[in-house]
Amino acid sequence: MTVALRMTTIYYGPVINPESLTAFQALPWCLIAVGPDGNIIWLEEDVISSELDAALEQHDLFQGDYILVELKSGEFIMPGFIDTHIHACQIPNLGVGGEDQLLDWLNNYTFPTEARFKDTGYASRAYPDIVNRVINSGTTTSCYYGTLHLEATKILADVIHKKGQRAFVGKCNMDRNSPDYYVEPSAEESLESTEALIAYIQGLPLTASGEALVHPIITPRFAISCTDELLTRLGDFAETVPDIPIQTHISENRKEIEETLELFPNASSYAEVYDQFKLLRNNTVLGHGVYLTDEELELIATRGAGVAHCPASNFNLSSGMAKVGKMLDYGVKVGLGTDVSGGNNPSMLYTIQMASTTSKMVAIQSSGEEEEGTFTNNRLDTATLLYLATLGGADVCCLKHRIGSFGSGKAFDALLVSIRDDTGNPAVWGYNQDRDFIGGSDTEITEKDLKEWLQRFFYCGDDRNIRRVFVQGVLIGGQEFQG
Ligand SMILES: Nc1nc2[nH]cnc2c(=O)[nH]1
Ligand SMILES: [Zn+2]
Repeated sequence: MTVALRMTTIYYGPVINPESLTAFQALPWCLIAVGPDGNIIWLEEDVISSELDAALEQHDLFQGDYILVELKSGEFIMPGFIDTHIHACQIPNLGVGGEDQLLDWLNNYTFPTEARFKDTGYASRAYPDIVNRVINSGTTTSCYYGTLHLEATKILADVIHKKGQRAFVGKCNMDRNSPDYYVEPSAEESLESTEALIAYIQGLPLTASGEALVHPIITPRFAISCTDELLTRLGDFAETVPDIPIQTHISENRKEIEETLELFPNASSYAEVYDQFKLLRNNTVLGHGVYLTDEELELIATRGAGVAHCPASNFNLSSGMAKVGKMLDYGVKVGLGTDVSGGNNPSMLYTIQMASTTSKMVAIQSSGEEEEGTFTNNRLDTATLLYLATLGGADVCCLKHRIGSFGSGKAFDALLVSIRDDTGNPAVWGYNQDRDFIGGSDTEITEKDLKEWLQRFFYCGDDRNIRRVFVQGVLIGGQEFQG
């Protein structure tokens, strides 16, 4: 249940604010004012506690006008994670089947799991737990794939809407190369149910902020599972709704690429298949891109499409290691995706760790080779990983103006993170005699301390450290949420 906000809320304490691929702000004494509509009214970067009241009064805020949330030592606020690629319907299969590669894994494990959602009772039972799990991992915005079923995907949209998460929700379009028990009867019906889902999602009530948080997304599963007729219909339809994004998979696995190019002999590359059907554009989210060629990267950058980098899945299904640095140097928008259950964990923190590992492997393998750009063949540092998990994802979703960082007018989609002892997963490096958490020094938190807190959270944190999850200013999850 979401609760309507009535007052301005002031958050006071350490804040991490992403800025670019190479920089973020670590603000030890930050004030963020969040209005009743869940949007940030203003942000003050450097207010020591003795100046707190004066700073609020300068904004015409006097006691009684606002709720003050003061962070404890060891806590900080950062933007919520944006998962640009997740299959909600695959969470029941988490951890299973990782010995297979993509095409076998789909047939042996994934299609049977997804087929169960034909039963709307099953969907109604499964989706609330699934969405809770995602939210409690700190994901404030998800690009969700549902199954091919219209009714089950409506239920998914309902659940997300009720829980107050921000999301894009699509039903898979797939009318060939799938088992008899899990395939759409025709291209025509596939498009019809897509249009019905879009109408349904667009008809959901607006939130207290007057804004829609759940959006539709056109979801051709991947080229192999769509006939030319279906891709033609989807491309023609997409042209009539330019603001509705598109998501699909691309160049994930060698066998998949081979099969795709056989099925579409008129295209010179995988990316060109989507381009030929008018499905490659500025709001297209392409999952994986492990084997994209230079020409494809150029095409994708020219179209303004984004890539969802799914490192955990790329390891788990032995797909390969995506060259994220190279994508960035080509000017391609990149975000991170868990790709559950190709990925074996719905946590974006885990995905950050896998993205770091992937980039280190790429750097190790290419050591000695000439560097071609800022990021190519280099490991991704904390600033870049933070960007990919937040602002980069927002860019891929075309929501950079609303989410991914903090600033006046943007939505307060945020995490309250704690690395304190009492989380059960502390980052302990010192206690005073009362066993209070101390970071750096007893009294002062420095920018350097805060950067280290973020690193501790990123590289050894988990859900236990995610205490509160806010979307559009509303508390919707985290360890301290009693929903
Ligand atoms: N990882 C992954 N790749 C796909 N390609 C087509 N469908 C899927 C899927 O469900 N997961
Ligand atoms: Zn996927």
